[in-house]
Amino acid sequence: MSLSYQLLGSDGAARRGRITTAHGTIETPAFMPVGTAGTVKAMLPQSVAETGAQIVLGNTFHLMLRPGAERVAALGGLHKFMNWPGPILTDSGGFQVMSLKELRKLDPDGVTFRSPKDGSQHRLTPESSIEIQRLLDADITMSFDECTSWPVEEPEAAFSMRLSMKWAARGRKAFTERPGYGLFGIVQGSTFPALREESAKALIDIGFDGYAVGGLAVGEGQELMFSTLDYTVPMLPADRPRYLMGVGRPGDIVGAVKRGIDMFDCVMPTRSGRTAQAFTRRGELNMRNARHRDDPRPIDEHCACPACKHHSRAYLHHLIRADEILGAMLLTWHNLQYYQDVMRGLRGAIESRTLDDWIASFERDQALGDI
Ligand SMILES: CNc1nc2cc3nc[nH]c(=O)c3cc2[nH]1
Ligand SMILES: [Zn+2]
Repeated sequence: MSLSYQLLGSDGAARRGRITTAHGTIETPAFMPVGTAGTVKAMLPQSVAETGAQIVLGNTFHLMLRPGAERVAALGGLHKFMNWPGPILTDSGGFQVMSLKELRKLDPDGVTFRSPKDGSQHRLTPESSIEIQRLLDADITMSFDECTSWPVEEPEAAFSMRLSMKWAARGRKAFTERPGYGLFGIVQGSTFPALREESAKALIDIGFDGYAVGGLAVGEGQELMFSTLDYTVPMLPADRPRYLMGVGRPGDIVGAVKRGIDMFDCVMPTRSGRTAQAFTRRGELNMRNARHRDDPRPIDEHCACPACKHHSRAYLHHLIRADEILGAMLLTWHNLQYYQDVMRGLRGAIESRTLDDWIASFERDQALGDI
C-alpha cells in the first residue's frame, strides 16, 4: 500500500485526518515548516519536532544544485542527511525554476535553466524531477508542473494547465511505487472553474495518492483564493489528502481548513522570524519597534516556546537591534510554535465539531490586536 489517508472526523467541509507514511504519521490539518536546503532555517531538527511539526518540506531545486541529489542519496537520503527522522515532502522544483524568469527556457518536454549559484546549466523534466525526489527519499513526491501565474487570460491558463496535466501523467509513469511513499498531483486552472474542473478530472483519471491545489498564493488575494477553493476542493477525492501549496498567513490557513484543505506549507513563519516579525494570537508584532524596548512581558504568555518561557519582549527587541543570531532563532521558534498551536487548535475544534466557534474566537483575538 502506498501512503494512506484515514478520515477521522469532519465539521462541515473541514476534515480531521491521519496520513501514514514510511517515516511516520501526520495528523491533519497539518502545517509543514519549509526546510529549503535541507534545514529549517535557524532551527535544530529536534527543535522543529518540539514545536509539534511532524513533516517538513524540502526544495528539489535547491538540493539538486547543492549538494546534489546523488550526493544526498550516497549519504543515506535526506532524512539521515538532515537528521529529520519523520516524513518529508519535497516539491518538484518547477515553482522555483519558473521564478528564474530570464535564466530558464521552457519547452513542451521540460525546463532548461542556469544555476543562479554558479551559472551551470541544468534541466528538469517530469521524469528527472521524480528521480531527484526518489534519490532524496521523499515520503511525498510532488508532480512536476507549471504554476500558472496570476492574473492570466483563460486561454493562457488552459494552455499552462494542459501542459501540467501532460507532465503529471509522465511523472506518474516514472514514479517508483513503494509502501509508505506517495505521489501527489497538482490541480491548476487559475481562477477559471471550467479549467479547474478539467484539471481535477485529468488528475483523478491518472490517479494520485494526494491532490494539491496549485496556482494560488500567487498574488490573487485571500478573497479570490477562498472563492477558488470553494468550488475546487469539492472536486477532489474525499479519501485522499488535499494540500494547498504555499499558504499562508494564519488567517489564510484557517479559512482554507474550513474549506476542506488538509496540508499547508509556507515560508512565512520562518522568513518572518528572521525579519523581526512575531505571529501571535493577537496579530503580528514587529519586534524591531522601539515600543518593545522596556516591555518585560513575553511575546505571548500562553506560548510554550523558549522565547515566551524565558525571555521578555525587551530582550527580543535588544537581540534584533543588535542583529544577534539568537534573535532570529528565538523568533523563528516562536512563529513555528504559534503555527503548530493554530493547527492543534483546528484539529481539536474539528474533532469536537466546534470549528465555527473556534474560528470566531480566533478572528476576535486577531482583530483585538496586541495589548
Ligand atoms: C507561495 N505561494 C505559492 N507557492 C507555490 C508552490 C507551488 N508549487 C508547485 N505548483 C504550484 O502551483 C505552486 C503554487 C504556489 N504558490
Ligand atoms: Zn512563543
